Amino acid sequence: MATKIDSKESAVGLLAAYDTFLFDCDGVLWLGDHLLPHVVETLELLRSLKKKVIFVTNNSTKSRRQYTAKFAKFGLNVTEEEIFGSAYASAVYLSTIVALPKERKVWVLGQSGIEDELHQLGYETLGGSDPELDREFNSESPLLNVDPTVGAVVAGLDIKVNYYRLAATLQYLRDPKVEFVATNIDSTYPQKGRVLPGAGSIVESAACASGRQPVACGKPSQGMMAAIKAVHQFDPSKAIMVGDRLNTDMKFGRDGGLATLLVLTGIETKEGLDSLAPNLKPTFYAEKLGDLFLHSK
Ligand SMILES: O=C(O)[C@H](O)[C@H](O)COP(=O)(O)O
Ligand SMILES: [Mg+2]
Repeated sequence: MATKIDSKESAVGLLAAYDTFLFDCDGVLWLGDHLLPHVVETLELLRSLKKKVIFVTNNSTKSRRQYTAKFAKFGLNVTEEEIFGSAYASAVYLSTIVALPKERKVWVLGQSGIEDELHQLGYETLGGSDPELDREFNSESPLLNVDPTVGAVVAGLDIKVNYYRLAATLQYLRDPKVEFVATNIDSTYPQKGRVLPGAGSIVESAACASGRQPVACGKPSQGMMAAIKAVHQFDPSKAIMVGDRLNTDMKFGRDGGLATLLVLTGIETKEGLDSLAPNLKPTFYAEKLGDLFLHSK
């Protein structure tokens, strides 16, 4: 049974049991540009208790560098080393696991976060935020001609997704020698008062058209966990993953041997939590992250 964080005893007990806190972002810290209640106080409390805090987001629209600016806008002092995004994980996967030579270009179906992380690792990108792809579709356009130096496709969340972007992505994926990488698999993501199509919904379109399945680099991939552990040493038995989604955040924490805290400010509901098999239940749950601060006083 998941323990609810709704009393001083439960909040103080959780704070005492873990020294490393991994946080999902969308649906836990914020909903788009809306910071969730008491997030600042909760993070300040953890810092004052000398806990290690790490932010692990599947949202690939921003690079780690761009996320530091978003955190700062909310008054949160977070360093690039504390942030792990799926755009970063995808760029690291191409560079270290695939060992894609830096002379090969990468076609991006996604936003500037992916482009920025790839550029920082020395890759030239095509597609992505190129405004030429916002034009009215024309099947005879040279925009659909493939550049033979492209060695990989990286697909993620793209709020400007359109037929041109999907059609051009397909031209690259028709070549089986071109790697197919997805930043993450989230079917949806939460915004204030709405649930919107996530990266997984866009990736699935490219997968369906090409008949190929990508390697997905964000949560729950343990490749993402390895990337975090390469920078931050921590004992998994004293670490907890906080998230709003079961098949990404909670699975990521569970598979990594961490405790898990599900918050109900994003994708999952109490009804969904109640219907889970015992082995899939999180260790803890809370109405919101801020309850950890509110009940610890
Ligand atoms: O890519 C997506 O579908 C969304 O950005 C998703 O919300 C991931 O963000 P996270 O909850 O991991 O911060
Ligand atoms: Mg989330």
